[in-house]
Amino acid sequence: MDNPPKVSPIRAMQEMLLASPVFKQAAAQYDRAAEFLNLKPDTRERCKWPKRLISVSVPVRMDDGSLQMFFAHRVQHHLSRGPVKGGLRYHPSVDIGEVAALASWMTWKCALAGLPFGGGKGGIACNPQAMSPPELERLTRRFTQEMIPFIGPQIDVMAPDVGTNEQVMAWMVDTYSVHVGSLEPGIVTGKPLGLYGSKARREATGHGVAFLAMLAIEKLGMQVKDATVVLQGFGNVGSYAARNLSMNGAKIIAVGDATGAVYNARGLDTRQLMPYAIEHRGVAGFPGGEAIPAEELLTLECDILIPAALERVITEENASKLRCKVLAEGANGPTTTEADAILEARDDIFVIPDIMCNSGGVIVSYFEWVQALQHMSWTEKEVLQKLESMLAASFREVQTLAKQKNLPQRVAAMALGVQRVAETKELRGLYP
Ligand SMILES: NC(=O)C1=CN([C@@H]2O[C@H](COP(=O)(O)OP(=O)(O)OC[C@H]3O[C@@H](n4cnc5c(N)ncnc54)[C@H](O)[C@@H]3O)[C@@H](O)[C@H]2O)C=CC1
Ligand SMILES: O=C(O)CCC(=O)C(=O)O
Repeated sequence: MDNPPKVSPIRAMQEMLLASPVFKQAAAQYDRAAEFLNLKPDTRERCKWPKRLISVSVPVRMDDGSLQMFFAHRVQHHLSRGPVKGGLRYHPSVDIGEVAALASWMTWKCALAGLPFGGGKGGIACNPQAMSPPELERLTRRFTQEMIPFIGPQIDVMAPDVGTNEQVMAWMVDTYSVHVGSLEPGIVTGKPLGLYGSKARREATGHGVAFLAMLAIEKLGMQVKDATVVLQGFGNVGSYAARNLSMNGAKIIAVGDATGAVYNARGLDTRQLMPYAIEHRGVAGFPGGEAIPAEELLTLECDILIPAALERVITEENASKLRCKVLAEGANGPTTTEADAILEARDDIFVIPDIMCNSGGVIVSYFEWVQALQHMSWTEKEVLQKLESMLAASFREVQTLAKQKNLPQRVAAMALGVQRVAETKELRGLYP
């Protein structure tokens, strides 16, 4: 009999995750913050790795009668500070390493914002664009059933991410509520308003990206009314960030998505582009601008560049060619480790790191969860005022630490998040 390999199951899991470029990137960011904080070795190891990796196969009857298997993951990075919180992604490239990276970013994001949550993320490898609404409903309901042993309003609360939306959340509420026997709106956030969603959750992430980008522009001594903006990604995050910046006087000169990219030096009209992108499932062909090659988008000259699509788009190849003053990371993980080093050396771009820049979504998810638990409804004004004051507080804290310790913005933001999680774990005795 062959000798079994002498690799512990934990080590095998760690190696599997580190084989993912996205997880490796997240781990490198964590290591840098942990190094700066000089965390004790036990604490450092304890905070780095996910608590639970849950993978399930999800059988779905397709409209043509065939049975298709989908592979789904939910990674619960940690639960020490409260229920796991984080979105659910439907995209063909989803894999466990990506989901684990996104889960760890949720952990630091929630802690940086001071939310009483742990971090998690889910994903199903599928192409929602190619599926009918009944197929998506069957996929969502079966996935939710498979997750029932692992979720609950005090255990794990999902929300929309790439490829999912309020309708997907509504199906999840219904499936979970039928299981427990009573309506449980606290099981997810990002729900429709008619099912006890929160006012302003739909626009919260984009609103937060725009709000922080404006703070950064002011910090650089510029005015938003003179600013030009380029966005990659025009879904939930990108479209509302563009709309908000444009309402504040900025000029949206180019927008790209999975279908193509459009440019207009005089400014794209977001009031027309938003309905166009919904109707045509993308921005390609928008008559209010001219088509440009998608690969030119990120290196266009502009004041604010907003990646709001997928990870790892600012790379070693294009980082030195960026021509923006502010890089507002709407997407999670848009900048690779190599690109980060280039941006740090350049020192002429103000980076608003993802875990702060896109935290408006999870902050309003927290408000939505609180409203659901209390059977209360806040006004849009209340939600936005509280959101902006929390974002402004994060911005100030990150600036202060970055200045005091001469740290890049990302390291400062990560350090604040990691420190809070490490402190909670040490207070609880490192075992939770
Ligand atoms: N929805 C939310 O509340 C939050 C989302 N995020 C992050 O923001 C990013 C975008 O999420 P959503 O707007 O919710 O997703 P979405 O599904 O609404 O939109 C995604 C956008 O990315 C574009 N896209 C996809 N592949 C692309 C490619 N290869 N090149 C260019 N564009 C591409 C799509 O065409 C679409 O415009 C993700 O990184 C997500 O994790 C972060 C915080 C909260
Ligand atoms: O609103 C939430 O709970 C999570 C949003 C999310 O997935 C993210 O911030 O990346």
